[in-house]
Amino acid sequence: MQDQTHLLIIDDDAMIRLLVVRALQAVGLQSIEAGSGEEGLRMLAQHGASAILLDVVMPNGMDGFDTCAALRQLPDGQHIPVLMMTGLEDLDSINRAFEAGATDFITKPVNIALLGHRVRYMLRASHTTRRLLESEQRLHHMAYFDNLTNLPNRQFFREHLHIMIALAKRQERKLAVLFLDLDGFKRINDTLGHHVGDLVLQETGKRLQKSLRASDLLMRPGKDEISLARLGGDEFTVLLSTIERNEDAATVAERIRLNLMRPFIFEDQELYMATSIGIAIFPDDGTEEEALLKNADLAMYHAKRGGGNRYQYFSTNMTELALRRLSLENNLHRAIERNELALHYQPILNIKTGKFSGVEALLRWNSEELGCISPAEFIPLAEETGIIISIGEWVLRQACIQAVSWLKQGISLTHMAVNVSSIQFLNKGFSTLVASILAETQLNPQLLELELTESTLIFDEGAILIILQSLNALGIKLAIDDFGTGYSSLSRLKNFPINRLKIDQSFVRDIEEGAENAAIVVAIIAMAESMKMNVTAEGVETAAQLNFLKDKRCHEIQGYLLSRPLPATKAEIFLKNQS
Ligand SMILES: Nc1nc2c(ncn2[C@@H]2O[C@H](COP(=O)(O)O[C@H]3[C@@H](O)[C@H](n4cnc5c(=O)[nH]c(N)nc54)O[C@@H]3COP(=O)(O)O)[C@@H](O)[C@H]2O)c(=O)[nH]1
Repeated sequence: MQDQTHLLIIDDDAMIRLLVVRALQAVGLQSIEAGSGEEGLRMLAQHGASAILLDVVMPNGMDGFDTCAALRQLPDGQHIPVLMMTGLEDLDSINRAFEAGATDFITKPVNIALLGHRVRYMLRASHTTRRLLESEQRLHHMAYFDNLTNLPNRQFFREHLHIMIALAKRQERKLAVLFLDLDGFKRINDTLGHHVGDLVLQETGKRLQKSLRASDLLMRPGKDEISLARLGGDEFTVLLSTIERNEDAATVAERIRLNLMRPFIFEDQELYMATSIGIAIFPDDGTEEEALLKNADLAMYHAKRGGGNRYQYFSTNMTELALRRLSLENNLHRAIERNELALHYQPILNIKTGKFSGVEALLRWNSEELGCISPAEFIPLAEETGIIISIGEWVLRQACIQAVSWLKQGISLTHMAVNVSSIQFLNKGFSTLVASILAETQLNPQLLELELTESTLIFDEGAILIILQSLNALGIKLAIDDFGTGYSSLSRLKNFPINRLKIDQSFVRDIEEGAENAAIVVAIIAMAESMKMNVTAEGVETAAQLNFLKDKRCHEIQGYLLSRPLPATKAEIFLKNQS
């Protein structure tokens, strides 16, 4: 139905219609006419109307009350002003007119001279009301919907969850909250820009809607049973309000996970996404919306820490782990200023020369409050919180200072290897920072080797190559750490200025056990040779492993068999003694 400027007059008396048409014309208003309620409804559907003048008593068919009630049911019929013309002056008829949805009424015989002005006034009032209504709807949309995806927002979700929990309590039913977070989304934003990030979020919203439509099969159908929201950033939530069993939530989570794994194609670029999903169930994991959301979020965090691209149910021990994490985070922020960080150095043996000429710097944290914390625990936390940027800078500076000090003491060092987190590597200005630390410490760049993990290199090839080339231009060396555990393709590696592959200790550990791991190690050594790269085996713990690696002409060896990572003073003695 279109919103028209003309009025619709519905009256079975042709003479009255004529009089009304004239009266309206006199004040500049056009109108169309219908002789019955039924005809009026048809004309309204066809031509629309800005207002309706409706007779009440029409004996041959629908009367004015029924017509008014029927037009209020039409899609756009709710807001059209309806002026009822009635000869019935009793209170009951007036009440019935308003109950049927009339805006105003006048009694017959109609005062023709005043009618035009009355209608004009009604139109003005209705226009004002409509504009108020529209701006109220706009405000409501802004307050409850997300602009980018047009999905309900956090506020909407929380209020809806509150209502659905109350309902579930009354009906003694279960419900599930799924908390989703895209894996590696920040990297997409950082490397491909916010425009691509926005497209990913919009497409994610659409795929989630599709995944949930498909899961109607699982639910008893009904409009309130599944709802979806974008909480902000790359976080989405799903509410399944009628699950029968806890496992039903996993079925939906798995469907979502698979759907989001299909490639995203934007502007000729193929992107692969993954998502981590946390699940909290009412009433088992919380009986209030805050608790359910928090616990689903915690479960999501665990799914992410477990490697991502998976779903995870909430369990109570997660709360203790979250408290530990909070305490670690608070302490980690002040670890540098409190002087709690130190570097240990693990000597690396060059098989050809038989000398320990390289070392790998490994970070240690001895917290005054929490004791010694393993880097395997605090490095991921430092990465998530961004603290790794300042810690990484500290590590790099300390390692360079130490290398210069040892060189001055006559220790022949071929390389000082330093681990670089992907967050640090992708942080703007990383190569400038490296250059300034080299200048400040006066370390020969050829002696610095940065160790990057394969996962750092899987993102936008162009952007990664630019950073690698600028580091390479400084004269420093680049190594791939934990090689064999990631997904970097050989064709990619060929394009990167990489000097060394470090075989992950998991392959070395199992050399003796399985022919498969031995074959992988041999293949990596051969590959490194053909690509003119050095190769170091990590985690060597037994003489058999050492002999195998020597036999296969691995260039360098590192592991507990030769030396554990040592504090600087001990590493110094170790290196001096063998020189
Ligand atoms: N971004 C940064 N990451 C860092 C830094 N310092 C350490 N790390 C990373 O933390 C992870 C754990 O490190 P750590 O506990 O120090 O373990 C290293 C070695 O101590 C250990 N290792 C060495 N030899 C052996 C062995 O024979 N057996 C055995 N079981 N373990 C051994 O392996 C770890 C070697 O790490 P890497 O060579 O880097 O893979 C680890 O991922 C570190 O990278 C830092 O300053 N920045």
